[in-house]
Amino acid sequence: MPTGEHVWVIDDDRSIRWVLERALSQAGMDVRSFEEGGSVMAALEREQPDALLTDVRMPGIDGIELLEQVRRRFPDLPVIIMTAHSDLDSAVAAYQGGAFEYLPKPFDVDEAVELVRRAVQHRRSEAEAPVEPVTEAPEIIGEAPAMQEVFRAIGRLARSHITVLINGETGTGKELVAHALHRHSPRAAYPFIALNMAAIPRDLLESELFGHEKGAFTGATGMRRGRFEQADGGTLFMDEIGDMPAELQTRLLRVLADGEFYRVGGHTSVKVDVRIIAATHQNLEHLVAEGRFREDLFHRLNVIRIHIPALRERREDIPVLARHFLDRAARELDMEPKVLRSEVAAYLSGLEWPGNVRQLENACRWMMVMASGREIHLDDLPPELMGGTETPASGEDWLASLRAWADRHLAMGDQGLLTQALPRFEQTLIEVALARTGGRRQDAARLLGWGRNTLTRKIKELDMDVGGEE
Ligand SMILES: Nc1ncnc2c1ncn2[C@@H]1O[C@H](COP(=O)(O)OP(=O)(O)OP(=O)(O)O)[C@@H](O)[C@H]1O
Repeated sequence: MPTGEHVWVIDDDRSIRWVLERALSQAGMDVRSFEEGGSVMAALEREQPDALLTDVRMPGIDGIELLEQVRRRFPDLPVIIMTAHSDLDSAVAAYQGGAFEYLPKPFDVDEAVELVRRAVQHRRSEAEAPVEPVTEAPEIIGEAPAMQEVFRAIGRLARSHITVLINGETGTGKELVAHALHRHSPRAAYPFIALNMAAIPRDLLESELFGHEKGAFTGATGMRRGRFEQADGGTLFMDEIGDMPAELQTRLLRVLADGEFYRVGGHTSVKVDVRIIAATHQNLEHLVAEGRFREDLFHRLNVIRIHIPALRERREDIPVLARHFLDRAARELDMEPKVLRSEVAAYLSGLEWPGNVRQLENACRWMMVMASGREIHLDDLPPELMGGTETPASGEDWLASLRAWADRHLAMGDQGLLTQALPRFEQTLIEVALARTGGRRQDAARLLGWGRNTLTRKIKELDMDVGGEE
C-alpha cells in the first residue's frame, strides 16, 4: 500500500537504482528514478517529491551541485546524499550552505529506507509544528573568522546523523558545539547525553556507558541503563575520548559496528540508535602513533572533524564574550548590569587564557560580584589575572605562597578572605611600583596599569603612608 510518500532516486549506477526502487516500493513508497542530475531540476518545477536521494559522483551535474540548486529553489525539500566515507569530507567541504542527510555507502537497504522515512517525517512534523522560539538554546558567541568556520560546519552538518570529532583545548566550547549539532539534527527531540571519559573512574566507565544487570558485580542491586541506552534515538557526546581505556575502546568499536551491546553481566543484546559526537583536547593521531588509541576506532570517529580554536587565537571575541557573560551573570544574580572599561577589555584581550572561554566566564562572574561600581576597573580583576601576560611558571611562587596563606587562614576558621587579601595584594604592588619610580605616582600608575587618579584613590582608600609627590 503506497503511503503517499514520493521519493526520487538519482544515481548513474543502475544496480543501485534498482535496489533502492525495490526496497522503497516494498516499504510502500512511490519511487521515481533519474540517471543523472540534469533533468531533475526541470522535473522539480512540475512536481516535488517528499525526499530526494542522490549519489555524489555522477557525470554532468554532481550530487553536491544538485543539492545546492535544490536548496536555493526548494529549501524545505529533504535531500539525502549517498557517498562513501572517503568522499564525504570533500563533498561536505564543497557545500556551502543549508543542510542535508547522509547515507554512507555501502549501505544496508533497511537503513536507507529508514533514513528516507525519517527525512520525510521530519519534514512533515516541521511543517505542522509551530515555529519554536530560538532563544532558549545557549548562544554560541563568535565573530572571529575561525568561529565562523565552526558555525558553517554546524550548519552543514545539520540534519545529518554523521559522527563528528571535535578538537579543542579545555574550555573552548566543545560541549556547546556538540549540543548545537544535536539541536540542529533530526534527533533534536531525543536526548543529548554527555559523558566525560576523564571524569569517571576506569572501573565504573563500562557500566556507566553500557549499564549493568542486577547482580553483575558487588553493589549492583538493580538493573541500570547505561548512557548508550539513555541516548537512544539521540546523541551521545563522549568528551575526552582520548582518555578511554584500551579495553573499552575495543568494546566501543564493536558497538559502533553492530549497533548493539550487552549490559555488564547481561546475556541479551540491547539495540540502540545513537549518534556519536566525540571530543578531545589531545592529538589523537599522536595517541594512535604511540599505540594508546586504536587506529580503527580513530577512523570510525574521525569522519568529520571540527576544530575549535583556543581563545587566544580569536582575541577579537574576548570583549564580546566578556560582555555576554557579564550580562548573563547580572541576570542570574539579579544585579544591575556592569560594563568593562575600555582599558580592561584591552587588557583581557591580551591575556593568554589557558582555561579558554570557561576561564573568562568564571572571571566575569567574579568581577560581577566583586566590582563595587557600575564600571569594571583593572583593579576589579580577579587576582589570578593580575599577573598580566606572565607565563604561569614565573608566577607560580607567589601564587603558591598565596595558596598556602589562604589554606592556613581557612584552617583557622577565617572567613571573608578576599577582604583581607585584596587590599594587601594592591598595597604590595603599589609599594613596589612606587619604590621603583622613586615615589613618582604618574609613572607608578603606568607600571601598575592604572590611571593616576585610580592610584591616588587607592592610596587614600588603603590608608597608605607613602611619601613622594601627590
Ligand atoms: N563561543 C561561546 N559562546 C558562549 N559561551 C561559550 C562559548 N564557548 C564556551 N562557552 C561557555 O564556556 C563554558 C565551557 O564550554 P564547554 O563546556 O562547552 O567547553 P569544553 O571545551 O567542552 O570544555 P572541557 O574540554 O573542559 O570539557 C560553558 O559554560 C560554555 O557555555
